Amino acid sequence: MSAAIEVAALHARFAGRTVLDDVSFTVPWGAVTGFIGVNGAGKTTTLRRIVGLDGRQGAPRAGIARVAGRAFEQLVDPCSVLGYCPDALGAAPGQSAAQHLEALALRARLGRDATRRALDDVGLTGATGRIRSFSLGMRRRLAIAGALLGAPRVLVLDEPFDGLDPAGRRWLSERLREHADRGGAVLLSAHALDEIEPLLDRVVCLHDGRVRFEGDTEAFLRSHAARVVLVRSLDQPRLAAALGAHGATVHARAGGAIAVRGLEALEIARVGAAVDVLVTELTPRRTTLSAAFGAAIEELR
Ligand SMILES: Nc1ncnc2c1ncn2[C@@H]1O[C@H](COP(=O)(O)OP(=O)(O)OP(=O)(O)O)[C@@H](O)[C@H]1O
Repeated sequence: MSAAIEVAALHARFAGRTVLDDVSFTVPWGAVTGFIGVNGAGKTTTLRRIVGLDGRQGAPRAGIARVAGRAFEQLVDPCSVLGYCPDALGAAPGQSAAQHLEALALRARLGRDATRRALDDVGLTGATGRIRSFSLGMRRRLAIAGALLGAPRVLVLDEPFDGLDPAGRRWLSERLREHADRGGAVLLSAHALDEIEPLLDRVVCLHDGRVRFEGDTEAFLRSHAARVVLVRSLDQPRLAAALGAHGATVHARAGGAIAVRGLEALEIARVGAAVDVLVTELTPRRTTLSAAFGAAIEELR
């Protein structure tokens, strides 16, 4: 079976500047894949290519993007295969949520049931006002409803957590987890990395229009983690100076602890013993996705 999404050798240029440079990756079934990168890395440009939107006129295009083995234009019933949540809603402000979704459903030859289900799914059944009066979170829910309309197997979501309140974020995480656990595929871009880390099975990291990492989230954390150990001792200044002389980076933390980067816990204990300082606490801190991402970007600079 082909992968849920295959992207191969995508290139894009805007105004003489390369925005995507040989972008290739795959998104498997049954998993949530995070598409991460700094502002302007090229995430939206890539996602739009996957979903067959090349609205940004004049951009020379090259490469292949396939969903469930086919280019978007060749999908027989695209809405049942692929759902897309854009970063901005792009709805007529005078319409209601139901009218907006009905127009999408009509284009996709879906019945009114699909609209009702999608509104219910995202918790907007009671939202009868016009879209212009919607909060940011309601707009985001409506954009997500558009992606869910045809009950597709592949979801491509551009910053879907943006604007959602904590309950909405929890709901979306659970909804996406269920989708992947039922065998579907999710590709989503996001910036609040630590919040979504538990949801992400895989990570594709894009920087300056190039894929710099593709693989399991755990592997990303391992390979880009600058490990930190929280340390207490009976003589912190003396220990800090000795650790510094052994190449570690040391930062003072609230409560008298020091955060040490660049040495393992055992090495720190040995340095302490060598300078006659009794180390009383060594707590390795688990690396967060945002810290690993920061380290990955730092390495690329
Ligand atoms: N229509 C356009 N004309 C000119 N440049 C564009 C156009 N669309 C995108 N770009 C440029 O392409 C680069 C990548 O943009 P893109 O929106 O894909 O990044 P992104 O990773 O999604 O960023 P963000 O996290 O801020 O949403 C940016 O430098 C952007 O300015």
